[in-house]
Amino acid sequence: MIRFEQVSKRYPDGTMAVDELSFEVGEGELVTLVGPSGCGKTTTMMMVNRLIEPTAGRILVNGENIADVDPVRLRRRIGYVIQQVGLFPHRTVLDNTATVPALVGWKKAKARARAAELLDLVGLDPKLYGSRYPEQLSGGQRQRVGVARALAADPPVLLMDEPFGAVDPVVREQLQDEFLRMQAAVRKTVLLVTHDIEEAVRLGDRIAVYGQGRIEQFDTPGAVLGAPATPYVAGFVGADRGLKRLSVTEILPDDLEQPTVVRIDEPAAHAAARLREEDARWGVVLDADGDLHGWVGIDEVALAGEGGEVGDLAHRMRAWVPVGAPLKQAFGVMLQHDAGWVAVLDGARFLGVLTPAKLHEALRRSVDADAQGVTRDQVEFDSVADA
Ligand SMILES: Nc1ncnc2c1ncn2[C@@H]1O[C@H](COP(=O)(O)OP(=O)(O)OP(=O)(O)O)[C@@H](O)[C@H]1O
Repeated sequence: MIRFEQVSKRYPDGTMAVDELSFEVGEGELVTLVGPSGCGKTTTMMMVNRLIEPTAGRILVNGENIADVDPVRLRRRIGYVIQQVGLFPHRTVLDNTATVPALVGWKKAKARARAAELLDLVGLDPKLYGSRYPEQLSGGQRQRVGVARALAADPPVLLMDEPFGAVDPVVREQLQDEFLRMQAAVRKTVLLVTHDIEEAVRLGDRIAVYGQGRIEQFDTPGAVLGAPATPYVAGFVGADRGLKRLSVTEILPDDLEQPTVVRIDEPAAHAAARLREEDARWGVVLDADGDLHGWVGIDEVALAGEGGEVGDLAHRMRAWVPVGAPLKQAFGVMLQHDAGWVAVLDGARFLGVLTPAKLHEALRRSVDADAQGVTRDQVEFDSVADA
């Protein structure tokens, strides 16, 4: 969808900002460009919408050499989100969002209807926020309007330059999550610039790690973290790449432990006997469909006496995550609830629990998988135990 062929940019003062760059971003793919300040990320991005012209090589968008496309026409097909958002202060949020459709000649009502739809998509209620002015929004909300505006004319390509840079870390994570959800629905071809490796890893289908003016490694987040191509990349991703990997490693059903399960309508005495038999201090309480109801401790069922039922004694399970969530989320939930494990659910259905030991094992397996160039379920279990 976006293809760089030996593209260079030398500024008039002689600075070689980008040096013979070749890479490709597939349709619907999100590629993050990451690297230290001044390495040429923004220059790369701005050549795609011809805000900067390359001095050598060519760039194709959808098979077309963009040097042959009128820049104004080109930019209508390419959404652009920048850190300073650049909203018009004297226009409402709705009109700001409708800017591009209005520019390309949509009728006002249609442009506004589209704008309302997009505000909704980025998590802003158009009824509540549409009539506000930018200064009446928080930084994070302004950033969302910036994203909505970039999407308004439904461009197939989106360029984002440090889009979440101006907000605090908590809001940033929220915006990243929302953006990923949105991207899963709209599947734009996205080039996103960031200097934050954590963000690059979290958002990118693939990451281009920049050195001075060139790409040092172009690969999936797992591969960049697991097998840095050069010492430079290793240094850039940092010594704590195991930690970073937590945010890109998904929980799989195979990672889970199966604790003792008791049924919601099971007599308490019966459940107590079984927990004792299996030497378990607690059991997971499920209903007849296998959906999670909660958990119960052995002492509680043991003391319940005749006629007591598990369902009456169960506690709500607060520590749970959906299957497929990153290990980091499971770890966060464990800490938040001061729990020794988290339940993993598929919808409401209980799949098993993730314990710290299992979490560590999943992490090890993901490192080994990358080192061996195989998927995680192909890694021999022994290599995990030996590690
Ligand atoms: N108009 C210009 N004239 C001369 N040199 C420039 C110009 N714009 C950028 N540069 C230089 O080109 C190099 C790459 O800049 P660029 O803005 O692309 O880097 P970046 O990776 O996006 O950095 P940052 O993360 O700080 O924005 C830098 O050395 C910069 O000083």
